Amino acid sequence: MFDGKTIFVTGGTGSFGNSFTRMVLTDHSPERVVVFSRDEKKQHDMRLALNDERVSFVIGDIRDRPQVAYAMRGANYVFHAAALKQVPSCEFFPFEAVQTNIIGAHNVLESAEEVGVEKLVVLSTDKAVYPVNAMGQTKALMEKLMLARAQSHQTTSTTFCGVRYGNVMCSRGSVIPLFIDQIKAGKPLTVTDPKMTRLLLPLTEAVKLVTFAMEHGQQGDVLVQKATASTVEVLAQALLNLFGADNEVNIVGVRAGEKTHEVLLTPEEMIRSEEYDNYYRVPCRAGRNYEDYFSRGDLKATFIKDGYTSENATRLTVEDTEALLLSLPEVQAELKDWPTARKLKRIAA
Ligand SMILES: O=c1ccn([C@@H]2O[C@H](COP(=O)(O)OP(=O)(O)O[C@H]3O[C@H](CO)[C@H](O)[C@H](O)[C@H]3O)[C@@H](O)[C@H]2O)c(=O)[nH]1
Repeated sequence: MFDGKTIFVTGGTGSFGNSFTRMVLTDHSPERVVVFSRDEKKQHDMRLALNDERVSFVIGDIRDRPQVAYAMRGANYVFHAAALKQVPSCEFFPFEAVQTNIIGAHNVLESAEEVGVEKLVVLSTDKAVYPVNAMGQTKALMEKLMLARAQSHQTTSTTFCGVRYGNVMCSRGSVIPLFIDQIKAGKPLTVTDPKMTRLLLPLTEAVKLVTFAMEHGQQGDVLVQKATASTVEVLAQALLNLFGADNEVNIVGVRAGEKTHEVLLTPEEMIRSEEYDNYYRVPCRAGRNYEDYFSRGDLKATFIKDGYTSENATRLTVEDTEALLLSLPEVQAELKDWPTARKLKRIAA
């Protein structure tokens, strides 16, 4: 579906944008990929690394509505990945999160409609479900903006949909690179709560989910990929095993703004969802029906108690987690010259 098309990616220099752009250029023949982001250094580095004339780099901030609309002219498909996504910075500067994650998203959605984009996918997170921090709360409102626009589809020719996913493994500043640094420095591993769970997704799987949403998502859909979960204890043990290390483990306790388990779908969303092999599709409520909010209910919703969470998703054992970690190029690179690396030899063999 991307052949001959112009694709516009907000936050295009981030981990998702980078990986997605590479995939599109390798597996498809787009007319143009527009990478829209704020940081000229990251754009410079990405331009040199890709060295591909089909990619255009546009400096801009999604808070700047005229610049977004200007840059988006001619785009067929939009992927909205730009966001403030660090929990602490959003807690300390919540209005910055409002401006980027809510007002910025509004600018992107409105511009897409205005310039006649065919389809737009917004990227959300499990932290937007029952959100406890400003990052999740602003992402939840971003989802609502997408849904409200989709519900007014009598007046729009653009299809709006979204995805939610859990923790992207090895993303910048996340726990896997942190534990690896601690192992390599011979320091204790700082485990928050050993029983805390997270849904772990390799970046390649996140790219697949977003691509699937662009291909199959219907007006107002939220698409969620089935994922496996691990406790922090299991993750730490798997990394220690892979590195053949015996660092101490310090339990430091739950950090501010975090939950013990994450929720990808609420029970109420589960009851309305359609299940596929690898995905759940949550369709949006058609139109603006006040009855759905005042007088018309869904009896089935009374019978379902559980959503889809990192607590009840398929749980990885230490061995499963080792295998998943070993599939990641970032982990392979870290293990390559590590003297006591245990399992890499098995891979090489
Ligand atoms: O030193 C640490 C750091 C983290 N963890 C645990 O490891 C899991 C994953 O932690 P990450 O920091 O990798 O991921 P989070 O789920 O906390 O959220 C991360 O991903 C988010 C995007 O979804 C935001 O970017 C956020 O700022 C970022 O911390 C959590 O259970 C956390 O408690 C530890 O045990 N020890």
